[in-house]
Amino acid sequence: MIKKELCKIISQEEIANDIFQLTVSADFVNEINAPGQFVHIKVGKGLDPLLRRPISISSVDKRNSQFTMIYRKEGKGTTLLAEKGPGMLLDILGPLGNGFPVNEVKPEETALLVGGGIGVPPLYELSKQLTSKGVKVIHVLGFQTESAVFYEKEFLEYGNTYIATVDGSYGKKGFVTDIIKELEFDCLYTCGPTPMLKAIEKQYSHKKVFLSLEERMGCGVGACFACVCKTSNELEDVSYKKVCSDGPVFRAGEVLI
Ligand SMILES: Cc1cc2nc3c(=O)[nH]c(=O)nc-3n(C[C@H](O)[C@H](O)[C@H](O)COP(=O)(O)OP(=O)(O)OC[C@H]3O[C@@H](n4cnc5c(N)ncnc54)[C@H](O)[C@@H]3O)c2cc1C
Ligand code: FES
Repeated sequence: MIKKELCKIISQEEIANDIFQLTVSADFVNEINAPGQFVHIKVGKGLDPLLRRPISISSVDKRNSQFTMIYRKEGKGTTLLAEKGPGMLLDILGPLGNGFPVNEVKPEETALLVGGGIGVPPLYELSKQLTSKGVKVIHVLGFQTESAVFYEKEFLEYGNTYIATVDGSYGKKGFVTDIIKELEFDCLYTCGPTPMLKAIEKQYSHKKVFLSLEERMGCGVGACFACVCKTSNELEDVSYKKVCSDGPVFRAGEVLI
């Protein structure tokens, strides 16, 4: 069930250039049922900014009723969020959306997890859950440059981890798509910029692929239609899915990206 809660900030730390790791305590952690779900955060006090900001859940600690998010300080909302510190309260709506289906891959099979930039965080909880089921996991993570790289050590704990940077300052120079060409897998899960998702969808139309989409959001709960995208099997009638409540994770080919 979706809840709105005032969550206490446990810690907030800058883990790479303009990349923040934020841990909060929340009663609704028990409602989180899949990696890749997200929350909607009210970052300001009054009506400015009016809209909540969607941020993915990157790891869950049910025993201590806490969860962690990782976000990039970008515009007004995330800049306000980065100013908050331990002990402060954050108005959070969650958990939202449908996450990655972990049962699509069997124990002993191989899952390839491909993340780009700020699409990397939800793959961390996914990797933890897949490896605990006995699935072999390979990570391919892409960033702009060395100062933006985060969580390499954390992902390495769960499986092979390849890093690509666009400028070649760390790992392999280029895009994640250059690395994944050489890898074998049974199921691919990905989250990141739309051009990356499109390239992966095209490259692996014959494989089992799940994509997490980002769309601008209003309500986050399926009521305002701000986040709709077209389904790909339209005949004469146009049909739509809502990224916030039908997604953000879709099977490749289910919606037009
Ligand atoms: C399901 C989902 C999960 C996300 N998870 C993460 C995450 O884990 N870490 C992270 O850093 N970012 C994540 N994002 C993107 C994040 O929501 C935006 O970067 C953030 O809202 C920007 O807010 P801002 O005020 O700093 O920027 P501004 O550009 O000032 O925001 C202005 C408005 O645009 C909207 N907006 C801007 N960029 C985006 C975007 N890419 N997607 C959706 N709305 C946008 C904001 O919500 C706001 O309403 C996620 C987005 C979605 C939809
Ligand atoms: S954000 Fe309102 S319907 Fe998706």
